[in-house]
Amino acid sequence: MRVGKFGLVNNFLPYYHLEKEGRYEIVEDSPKNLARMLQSGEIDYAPVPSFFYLANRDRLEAHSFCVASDGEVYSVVVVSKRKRLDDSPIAVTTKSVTSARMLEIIVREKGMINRLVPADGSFFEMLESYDHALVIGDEAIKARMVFRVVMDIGEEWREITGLPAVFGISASQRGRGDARSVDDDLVSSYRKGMETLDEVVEIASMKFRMPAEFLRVYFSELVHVAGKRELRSLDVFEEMCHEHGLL
Ligand SMILES: C=C(O[C@@H]1C=C(C(=O)O)C=C[C@H]1O)C(=O)O
Repeated sequence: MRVGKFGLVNNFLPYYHLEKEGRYEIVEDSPKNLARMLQSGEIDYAPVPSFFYLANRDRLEAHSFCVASDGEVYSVVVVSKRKRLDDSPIAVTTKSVTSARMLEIIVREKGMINRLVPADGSFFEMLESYDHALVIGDEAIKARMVFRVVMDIGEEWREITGLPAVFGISASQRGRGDARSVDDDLVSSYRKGMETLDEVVEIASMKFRMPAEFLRVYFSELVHVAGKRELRSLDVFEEMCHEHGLL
């Protein structure tokens, strides 16, 4: 079994014990690349961007492991050179599949008039050409330490839907029964990670060069097991994507 893992700090805690146990071959890559590898069959199970799952629902089976937040997520944010978000365009990282669509929905639902412009490059490069930028993952955590956070997509999503934002959901190709046991093992590994939070935070802080105090809050608040509200949120996201012509 080849198991995908986001090469982001948000997957560090849940995979920490699973990797130590060494029962699976772990393939680390970006959310976008994992989606491609899952589709081609190079890997058997992986978290993928939720939008990718929704767009391929007929071929994919979702599992419990997810990357979600019920309120602030800290790592999917619009950062700004300005004091506050004004009407000027927002650069949107091309690394995002899901939150780029969520932002589009949020902007329209709130009646904002900002243009959303896809942009490559680091947050520094994005903010050279634009006042505001949507960034995700480790890049967002680094960016929020330098620039002002003017929107947290987890928080905005809950404001609009009353539900948690599900950014990534684990999936396998339909009919792969053995993927379920990987999912069970990963969820157990996540729970064990939370029981050994001090150790995991210390190692992650050195590896990713991020403050331990931040990681403690970040790891504790991320939601990694999809329950009823997370599944409902995926359905709502799908409905809203249809409503806004994104799916
Ligand atoms: C929580 C995050 O959400 C990520 C956002 C994604 C997207 O916008 O496509 C995909 C995977 C998630 O890991 C993060 O990047 O930190």
